[in-house]
Amino acid sequence: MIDQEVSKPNFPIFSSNHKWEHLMDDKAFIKVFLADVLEEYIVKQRWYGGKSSKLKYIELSDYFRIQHHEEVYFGLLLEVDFEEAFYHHYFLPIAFVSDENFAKENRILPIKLKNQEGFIIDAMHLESFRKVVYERISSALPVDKTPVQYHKSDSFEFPAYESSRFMGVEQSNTSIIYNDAFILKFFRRIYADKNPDYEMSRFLSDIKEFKHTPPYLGSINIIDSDNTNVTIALMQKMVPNNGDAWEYFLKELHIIYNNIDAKKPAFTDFPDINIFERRKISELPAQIIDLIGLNLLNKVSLLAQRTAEMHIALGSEFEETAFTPTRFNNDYAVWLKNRLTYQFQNRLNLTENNLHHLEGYSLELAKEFLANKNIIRKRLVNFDWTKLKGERIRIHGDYHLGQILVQDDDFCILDFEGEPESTIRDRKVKQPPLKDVAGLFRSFHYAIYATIFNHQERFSTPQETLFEFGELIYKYLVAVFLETYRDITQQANLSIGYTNERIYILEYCLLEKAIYELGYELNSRPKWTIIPLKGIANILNA
Ligand SMILES: Nc1ncnc2c1ncn2[C@@H]1O[C@H](COP(=O)(O)OP(=O)(O)O)[C@@H](O)[C@H]1O
Ligand SMILES: O=P(O)(O)O[C@H]1O[C@H](CO)[C@@H](O[C@H]2O[C@H](CO)[C@@H](O)[C@H](O)[C@H]2O)[C@H](O)[C@H]1O
Repeated sequence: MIDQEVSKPNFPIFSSNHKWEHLMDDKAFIKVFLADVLEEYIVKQRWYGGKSSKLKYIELSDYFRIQHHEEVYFGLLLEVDFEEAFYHHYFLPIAFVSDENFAKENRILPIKLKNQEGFIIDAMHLESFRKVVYERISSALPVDKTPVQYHKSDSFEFPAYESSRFMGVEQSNTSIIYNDAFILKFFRRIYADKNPDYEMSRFLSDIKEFKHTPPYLGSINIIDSDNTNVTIALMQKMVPNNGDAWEYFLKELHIIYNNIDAKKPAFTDFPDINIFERRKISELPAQIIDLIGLNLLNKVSLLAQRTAEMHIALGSEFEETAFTPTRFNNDYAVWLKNRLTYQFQNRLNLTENNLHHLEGYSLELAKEFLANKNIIRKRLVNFDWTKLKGERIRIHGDYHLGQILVQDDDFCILDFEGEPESTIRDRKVKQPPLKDVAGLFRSFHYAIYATIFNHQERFSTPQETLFEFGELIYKYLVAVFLETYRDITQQANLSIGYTNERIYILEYCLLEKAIYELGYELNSRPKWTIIPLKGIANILNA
């Protein structure tokens, strides 16, 4: 179960003359708690996003009470400042327990209060806290004007509380499952704004009735001391599923590659296609259908349909300005170029500093990336918006196969929080919907190369041939996706641009995404660095 890495703190018992309800008034406690206790506690948490930086100090930005009769919990909004001159905000709800059986694994601090002794723990580990939160959301009034705003969807009647437990999956926030039917995601890293996951979930499912994302049920937003709306939790229906689309693609691609390796077909027997050409499945050459399989091709087409429907819903708003479509302009171009040149410079530095960790083909590709720096930079800054006629809309922003659940014969799209590295404002900038499409194409490419690199020792086919097949499969998956996606967006009058414009945007966004991924992999999974490096090389050589 998540968070179990956190356990017994090393701190001696802390004494306070205050009762728990008034502990936040004890300045000596706050000082020790922030400086000594939390500095040690927070860095060990799975949800702490500052692991590659140096923590300078923690401040209490704000706190609020969650109270139910005698039970009092505090929701802490913590500001973590780093030596590298930036900060993060985190949400940590705390509870006091006097019975040590309730604080076996997740103690933050042993404490002696005016009237009793016990432990401060992360309140999410306490069922009574989880129950209070459930009851607050399920009985929320339509308009809540208090600083802690609970909200519930009009279209749903909550049953009584029955149970709650941690979801226990690898994730960057903390999700609780209620009654085996609803998921409440507590955002751990929070922002001085509404979280896009909450905004998009409520907009898509409650307002636009888009069926391929989990139904929005409720949320908690805090109005902080600066009068800013800060989202701390989002509740959705738990959707039945057969795992995510990433696992599904890996499984299908492994079957394809096992067949290639066993039958050793001649690569030259397969008709080639240009990247970004569109193809109906019914028009594909028989050899390609045999190679990829009708099942996966149909799945890709359905994924294109759901993606198009999501973009149509996101592009269909004409009142709520956060969602109204807009056009390309100079402000957007300046914003984009600034952001990407900064990110690109960061990737060059990271690559240079990590060259000694790379070897073989990965090292070769990294050197090629560095040697091509002027060409890449030029491509990024040459973004020319003047010829672009399509629309910009709110998009998913971090769209990849891992964000999509497979549901028997359909898909469900999750996690609209946006790209983790971007600021909260940047995540809300309207972008061409093809940026999401490019994100997914990168994911297809990732899945193909993950299959090759993960199994290459067992394949007897030369690596060059595996790559040739990989590129061919990629181009046909892209072709099938684009055919359906273009058809459906066109029928709904969502303007994604004329053919050359679409190709221009896709090429630009693919390069942008692969550069982003290079940094993500160097920081998080260095062994995977070869995949975005190969992606960048192929994009440049296309
Ligand atoms: N509504 C849901 N129904 C079923 N499973 C879900 C739902 N929401 C999330 N999950 C599962 O939890 C995982 C993590 O959820 P996600 O929203 O991506 O969390 P995080 O933002 O913390 O990474 C997902 O990959 C999925 O497997
Ligand atoms: O944690 P998030 O889901 O917000 O996204 C981050 O982690 C992703 C990996 O889990 C990373 O995605 C990259 O790897 C995927 C395979 O694991 C691949 O399907 C994606 O195409 C690729 O971008 C994502 O970039 C990162 O933001």
